[in-house]
Amino acid sequence: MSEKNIIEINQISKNYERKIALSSLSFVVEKGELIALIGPSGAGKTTLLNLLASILEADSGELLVDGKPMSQFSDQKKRAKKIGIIRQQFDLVGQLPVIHNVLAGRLADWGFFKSLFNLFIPQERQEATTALKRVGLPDKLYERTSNLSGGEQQRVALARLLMQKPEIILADEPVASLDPARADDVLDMLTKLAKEEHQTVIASLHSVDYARKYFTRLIALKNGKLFFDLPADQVTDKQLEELYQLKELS
Ligand SMILES: Nc1ncnc2c1ncn2[C@@H]1O[C@H](COP(=O)(O)OP(=O)(O)OP(=O)(O)O)[C@@H](O)[C@H]1O
Repeated sequence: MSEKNIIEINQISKNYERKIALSSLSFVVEKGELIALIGPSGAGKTTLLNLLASILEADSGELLVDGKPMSQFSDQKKRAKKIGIIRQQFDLVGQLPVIHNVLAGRLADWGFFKSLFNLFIPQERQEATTALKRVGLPDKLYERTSNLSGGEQQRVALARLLMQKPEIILADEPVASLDPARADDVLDMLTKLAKEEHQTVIASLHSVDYARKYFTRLIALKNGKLFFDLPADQVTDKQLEELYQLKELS
């Protein structure tokens, strides 16, 4: 495996009872790539992200991170430094102030209760404040998180990722619940921050326009199989039409 490859997927398959979700999927990801996973509903995007996040296990095939099987990252602290997840539901604790949710990025370092309730380490508080400034929420530190708009909450989730500093960011439909202006804003910020921190991003997206605008490589899945895997600027409208059409071309 090349030094640059941070993820290697070899012939991965995953079935749910009798349903094939992923079938013999293979590709490699280089460090620092910004990848959008696209494809019609049910194509297997979430399944793939859940395999990468160790939420699911593959039925067969090999998944390597830094050349090692995922089972080698069983230590929570090591895994949190390697892989961070951002979801549509944000996974924030609504009734707590914003800063507590940002500090939860240190969950693996501190343990759950300490990271949610401890604000007594000035250096960490300073870092959380800086993270909130970077995502454009400098004055919301002590606001109740549930009072924030959807777009602002997604920014809090980004600030939490800045605290966690994972090498790989997995995002499952990160902007599905946001209006177009907020979605643009969040994707712009996510990809900008990832570039600054030299992070690798794999995000599933329903919008091909966003995928092309913010990501460098598009991996298209259809019926659990790789449909195409191309640099974003080489994907044609015809390929996209075929990807999303309901029936295969004869
Ligand atoms: N827990 C489950 N039990 C049974 N089948 C499942 C389960 N989760 C997913 N599937 C099926 O596996 C296939 C792949 O689903 P997956 O959620 O990975 O697709 P997706 O590309 O993320 O879809 P969407 O864009 O709609 O979120 C689908 O046919 C889905 O119905």
